[in-house]
Amino acid sequence: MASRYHCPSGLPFSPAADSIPAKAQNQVSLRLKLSIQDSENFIFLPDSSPPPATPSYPTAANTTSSKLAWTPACLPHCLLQSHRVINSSSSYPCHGQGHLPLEQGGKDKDTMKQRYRAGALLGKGGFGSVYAGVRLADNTPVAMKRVARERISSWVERVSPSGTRIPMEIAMLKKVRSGCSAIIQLLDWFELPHSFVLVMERPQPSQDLCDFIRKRRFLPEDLARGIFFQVLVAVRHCHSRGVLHRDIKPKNIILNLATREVKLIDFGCSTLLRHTVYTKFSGTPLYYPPEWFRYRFYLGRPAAIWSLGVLLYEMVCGVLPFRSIVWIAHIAVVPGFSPECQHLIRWCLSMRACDRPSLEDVFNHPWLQTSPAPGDSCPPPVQPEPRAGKVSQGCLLGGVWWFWGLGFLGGWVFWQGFGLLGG
Ligand SMILES: Nc1ncnc2c1ncn2[C@@H]1O[C@H](COP(=O)(O)OP(=O)(O)OP(=O)(O)O)[C@@H](O)[C@H]1O
Repeated sequence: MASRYHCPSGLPFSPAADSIPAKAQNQVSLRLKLSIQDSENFIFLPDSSPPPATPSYPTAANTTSSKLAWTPACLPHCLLQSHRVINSSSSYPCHGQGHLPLEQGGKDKDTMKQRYRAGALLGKGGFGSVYAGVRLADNTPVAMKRVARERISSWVERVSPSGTRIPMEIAMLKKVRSGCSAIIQLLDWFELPHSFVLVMERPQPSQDLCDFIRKRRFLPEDLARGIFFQVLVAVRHCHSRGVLHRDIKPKNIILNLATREVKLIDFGCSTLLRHTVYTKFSGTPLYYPPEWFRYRFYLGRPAAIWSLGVLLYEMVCGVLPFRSIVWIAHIAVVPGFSPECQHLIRWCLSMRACDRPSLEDVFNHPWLQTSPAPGDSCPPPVQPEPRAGKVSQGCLLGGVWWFWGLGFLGGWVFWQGFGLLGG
């Protein structure tokens, strides 16, 4: 079992140990409050004892892999295979485009131009610009990420051949390459005078999870489960290779719209995974755990679980659980939210790092073992209502009311007149 972090028993407030309402009502709210007194007792003790008690649902300690029987419609075949060996192996078969040969990086701009052709801008982030490209040898679609040297804050010394240093992002992508189809593959990289260019596989047709969610407002639980599971597989692979991603969020997850395969991208904030605390911030603040804001340090694994909790919440609710980095967080849950899903989110979003589940606990959580509802399918994107359509509808309705109103008035006048004449 993965190592866990425990705090002294008897500490007050554990969101994970709170009882969960039997069924989500129209609106279920949970107030999480981290008091200063509680958090002063916050220590980390690597331990292999069972996770904190969760009264409603089984934990990793009493859940076995034999229960992992569901087969979500949206999970690719390769991951269904690996799903069955979830507890017996930490590595997953490599599928997808990862078999493309990985070239050695170099300083030659001409070589890059001979091998690849860059096209339209795919996305622009804080660190680089990503272009849709093509590998000229076989027309393979690639993504070319250009990162300016001055934007790179983390480097590693290159052992060979020239002894120069390379960006941490390239080093980490090399560490996680192959062995997991849910992680984007680095195919090639180039060192230019003022920048580095990373050539990665580009799934087609694809969309980042942020846009995917936004277009549908929120995702049904079964669809979210399939995506979340693949992200878990990717994170576990990273950890097994000693890599901490540090920026797990929908924008950094690419979804193949044809196969529903997920790819974890953007290792720009990643670093080596270690058991000791990190004291440097890297990533997106809204996905960072509370211990960072309180103490300015965090542990890699519990911080990853926190960001996974935020991700899951965002998928099923369509909004972030926390509007800003505050100590009192109001988690409002959308209607129809299953108690299992609520429990998993609340467990991952435990304010104290020691209360959060391990990755294995998350894999073994009942919500991830729930079978998809029959006929589950991906909802189509929601088309925003055109303003003109709304106006004309309004006009039409208004016209109908005027028509009836005038008719009624005319009738009344006629009736009155008739009555007067008759009288
Ligand atoms: N391999 C890829 N295939 C398809 N699209 C991609 C790929 N890599 C990146 N993108 C697109 O480009 C966008 C930016 O990429 P990336 O997150 O790697 O850049 P960044 O500068 O590190 O961004 P940030 O500032 O958010 O960390 C992504 O959100 C995604 O839409």
